[in-house]
Amino acid sequence: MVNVEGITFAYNRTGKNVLEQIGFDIEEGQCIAVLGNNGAGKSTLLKCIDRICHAQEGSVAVDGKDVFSMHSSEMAQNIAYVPQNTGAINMTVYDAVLLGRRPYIKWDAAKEDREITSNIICKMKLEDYILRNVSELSGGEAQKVALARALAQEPRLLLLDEPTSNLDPHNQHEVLRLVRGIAKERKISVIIIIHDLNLAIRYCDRFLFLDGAKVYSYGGIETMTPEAIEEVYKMHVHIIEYMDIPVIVPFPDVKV
Ligand SMILES: Nc1ncnc2c1ncn2[C@@H]1O[C@H](COP(=O)(O)OP(=O)(O)OP(=O)(O)O)[C@@H](O)[C@H]1O
Repeated sequence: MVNVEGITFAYNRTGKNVLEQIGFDIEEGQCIAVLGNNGAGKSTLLKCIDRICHAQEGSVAVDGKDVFSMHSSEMAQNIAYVPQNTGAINMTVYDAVLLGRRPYIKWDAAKEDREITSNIICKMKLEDYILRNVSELSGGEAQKVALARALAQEPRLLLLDEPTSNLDPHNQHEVLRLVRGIAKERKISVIIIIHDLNLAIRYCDRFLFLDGAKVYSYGGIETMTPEAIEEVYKMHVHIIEYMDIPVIVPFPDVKV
C-alpha cells in the first residue's frame, strides 16, 4: 500500500508551485496512470516521490514506512524509478539488468540475483541482446533494458515515466501487459506517466488527472469521462465501446 499525502513543490522557493497538495493512495498490485498536459507536473511528482526533488510539504509512505526518512539502500529496495530519458550506459545488457539487484548484493551477486536477472531478461524477450552494449541499442531496446533493471530490483513501488514513448505499438502492449502482470503477481504498486489514454485505459486500474498543479480527479474508469479529458487536455473526445473496451476517439479540430 502506498500513501501520498499533501505533496507541494516549487523548483524555486519563491516561484509558483508546480505541485500543490497532491494526495492519493495505491493498493498493492494496482497500476495507476498519471495524466495531464505537457508541463502539468507529472515527472516532477515522480521525482518528489523518489526524493530526486525535495517536496516542500507532504509525505510518501510505502507499507506504512515513511519514504522521506529511509536510508538510500532501504529506499532502493522499496522504490524503483525509470526516468523519461534513460541515457546511454556503457555496459552489457546483462550487467545493466543485474545492476537492479545492487540494493541486495553485498560483495558479489548471489545465485538468486542471477536467477532473477535471467528470468526478467527472458520475460522481456531480451535474450538476444545480453552481450550487446546498452549504448549501441535502439531507443526502444534501451527503454526495455531500463524497465528490466527496475523489475529486477523487485521494488514495492515502481515509478515509470513514459515507459512506452520509444516503443512500437506491439511492444507498447507487450511491455504494459508484462508490467501489469508482474504488478498483480508480486503485489507491486505501479505509477505510470502515460500520454496515450487508450493504453492507460487498457492497462491501468486508476487514473490521476493533474491540472493547474492540483489533482483534478483520481479514481477508476468512471473518472475517465469526456468532460475530464476536455477540461484537462482542452480537447474534444468521444468515448465509444469496442468489444467491451472503452476507446477514446479525439476530435482535436473541434474547439471546446
Ligand atoms: N529543473 C527544473 N527547473 C525549473 N523548472 C522546471 C524544472 N523541471 C521542470 N520544470 C518546470 O516544471 C513544470 C512541470 O514539469 P514536468 O516535467 O514535471 O511536467 P510534465 O507534466 O512531466 O510534462 P511533460 O508531459 O511535457 O513531460 C514545467 O513548467 C517545467 O517547465
